Amino acid sequence: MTTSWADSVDNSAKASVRPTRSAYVPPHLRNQKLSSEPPAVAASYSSSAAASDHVSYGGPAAGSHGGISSKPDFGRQGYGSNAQIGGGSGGGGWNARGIARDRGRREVNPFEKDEPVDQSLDEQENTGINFDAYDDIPVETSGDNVPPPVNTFAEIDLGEALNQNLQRCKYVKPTPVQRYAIPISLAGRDLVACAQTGSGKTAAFCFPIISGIMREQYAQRPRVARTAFPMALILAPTRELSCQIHDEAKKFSYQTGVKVVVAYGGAPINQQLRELERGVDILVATPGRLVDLLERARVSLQMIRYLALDEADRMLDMGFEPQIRKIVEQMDMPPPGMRQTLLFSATFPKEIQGLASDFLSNYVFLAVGRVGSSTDLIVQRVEYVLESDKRSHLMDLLHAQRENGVHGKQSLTLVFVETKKGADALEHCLCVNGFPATSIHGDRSQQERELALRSFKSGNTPILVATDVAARGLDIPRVAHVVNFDLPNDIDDYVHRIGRTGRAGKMGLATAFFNESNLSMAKPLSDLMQEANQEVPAWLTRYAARSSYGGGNRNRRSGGARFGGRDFRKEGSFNKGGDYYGGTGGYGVPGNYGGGYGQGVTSAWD
Ligand SMILES: Nc1ncnc2c1ncn2[C@@H]1O[C@H](COP(=O)(O)OP(=O)(O)OP(=O)(O)O)[C@@H](O)[C@H]1O
Repeated sequence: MTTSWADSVDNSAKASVRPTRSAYVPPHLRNQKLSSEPPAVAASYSSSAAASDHVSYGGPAAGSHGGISSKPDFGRQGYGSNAQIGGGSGGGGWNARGIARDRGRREVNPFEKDEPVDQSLDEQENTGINFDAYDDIPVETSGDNVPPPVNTFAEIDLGEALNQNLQRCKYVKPTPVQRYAIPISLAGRDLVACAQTGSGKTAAFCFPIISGIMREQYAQRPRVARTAFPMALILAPTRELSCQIHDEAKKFSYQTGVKVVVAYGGAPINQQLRELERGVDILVATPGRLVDLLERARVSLQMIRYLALDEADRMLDMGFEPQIRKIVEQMDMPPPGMRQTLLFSATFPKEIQGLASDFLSNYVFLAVGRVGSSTDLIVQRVEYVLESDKRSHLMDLLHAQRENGVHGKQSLTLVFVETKKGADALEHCLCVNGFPATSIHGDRSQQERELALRSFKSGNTPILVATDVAARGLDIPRVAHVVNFDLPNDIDDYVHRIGRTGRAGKMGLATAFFNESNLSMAKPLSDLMQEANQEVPAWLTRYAARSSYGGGNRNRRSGGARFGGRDFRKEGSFNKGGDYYGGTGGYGVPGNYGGGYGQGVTSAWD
């Protein structure tokens, strides 16, 4: 029988009143109960009183947990070799068709490469998908002559090879975004698609691209020494997300002859160059590294037929707009109308609409679910926790998770913090207290980041402390609990963070720690929770009411009107070429939008 980390924490606590390895004492041994009651003071609307009246939630102050023993190196041991570093694991197998070919290399079966997981978990995985959960989701499409949706994959002419890969992926039924987006894209239309986290957007843009390239494989590509001419470009904001899309795309394109290569910063460029030289049809890249490759003339965008921007709003948030505009508008990429452009995200702030109108032509707008909303599959909890109590409260939660049997022993917990230093400190604190944790943030080397992620995914280190670098797009099937140890300053970031759980029709849990430093989030958080049919604590509603009276809320959604759920082209207020990046407009968009990082947000992810 396997013993989980939670067991070992519990056993060590039971075995000795003074734990030797761990300083963490579970609540039942401290004679204290785990509580998520609101602070009495919240009702009084007094922030100073809040600090003084508040009872400590979950035991001793954070300081009592620190600096006890040397830190066990849970997440940092070598975890196998890292095939992804430097741009792909040599999928090869490019067959004799087309121009870009990978001479003499046998295609590795990407389905064999999946992370090794406990057998019981694997079974859980295969039976846990519940796409019926999405059946009654509202869908809006707009644009000229929108192609109709399909109900089954069989209705789509993807061809034998792609159908086989669907089966290998165990995709039986298309998700709502796939039902709509795949026929629209296969019809050659540009598309702006918004759909909730974890609802299958990656396949929704990959399948039409792969299928289109398969149809065009005989297209002649220029022969310029050492320059690669991909037919499709997929841009993503973070290195990890690029790698993940690359892995997915390789599965979808297995034995189709379509070659996928990834290029991202932080990894040696030489290996990526070698991959590119072997031929590429679909290039998945982060903007910074791609600009580098373009400037070295090692990639040309002249043959691009498909451009997909995943999490485009995040790329703008991260200050990538100049690079993206350079890539799309100032190099040799064919203009809108001569290529097909697909823009996907779960949130769709107004500023992204500027990109949409510049990059896309006569596009279809698709919204699956309320744009920017969280999925009902995630149970959201918000707890009032003083800054000084956060660590002990977190450890209580982690401990209680196993006690209550909520998510099974090997489920994974992702803990979001605001800063890189904060991530290191929390990881250390958890480790010295016997909770196997690792961390991922912008100050760790790319190799460390990937090792941490692999260790987390495999369940070796079931707790990952992360900055927003892990907030977008990452698909880690067994994340059962997302903890917002530090709440973000923007509600869209919150939506993406909690979206790391409750994916592919499965249920998830998200807990947020809220205190006086998060006042600007009170209203958007309470609105979002209400919208997702979650129980909003009365104290949060009171904070929300207070913050809406001059609370200085700079959230994108402040100002009442929801931007979501409709095509902005229908709005008279939108003025192409006008000042849509600046000012607050009707949507409360911060005036300094379009570059730079928010306070405490990590950078240099490409
Ligand atoms: N038709 C399908 N049937 C079964 N599983 C699917 C299907 N489509 C996608 N999935 C699985 O659902 C999970 C989530 O998909 P994906 O990562 O594409 O979501 P997403 O919408 O891009 O999420 P995010 O907004 O967080 O980036 C993945 O594990 C994927 O393999």
